[in-house]
Amino acid sequence: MESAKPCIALIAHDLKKDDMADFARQRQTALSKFRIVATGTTGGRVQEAAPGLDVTRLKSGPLGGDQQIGAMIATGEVSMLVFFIDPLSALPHDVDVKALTRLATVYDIPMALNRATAEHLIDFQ
Ligand SMILES: O=C(CO)COP(=O)(O)O
Repeated sequence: MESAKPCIALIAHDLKKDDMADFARQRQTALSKFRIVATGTTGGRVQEAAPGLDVTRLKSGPLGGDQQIGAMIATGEVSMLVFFIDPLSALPHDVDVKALTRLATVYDIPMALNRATAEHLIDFQ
C-alpha cells in the first residue's frame, strides 16, 4: 500500500554534502515523518548518516536526478524541496538545477536552498 506520508526531496551539491549528512542526522526525528527522495549520491550520504529514514535514491544530479525530482514536483508527488546548493562552484548541469528550482517555484512548494532555511522549514512541520 502507498505510504500516506508526504514526500520531501533532499539534494546537496558536493561541497554541501557533509552539511546535508549532518542535517539528516540532527533532524532525523522530524524527517522520519516524510518519505524521502534524493539524488543518488546525496541519498547515499543521508542513508549512512540516518539509517532509519525512508530514502529512495534516484539518479545522480548530473545524470538526470534533478530532472527526476522536478518531474515529481510537477506531478504532485514531492511536496517540499531541501536543496543545499553550492553558489561558489561551476556545475556542468547548471541548467538542470535552474529548471528544478523553477518548478518548485511554479508549483509553489516550500523550498529551502540553504541549511538555515531548511532547519526552519523542518522545525515548523
Ligand atoms: O548534483 C546534484 C544536484 O544538482 C546532486 O547530485 P548527487 O546527490 O548525485 O551528487
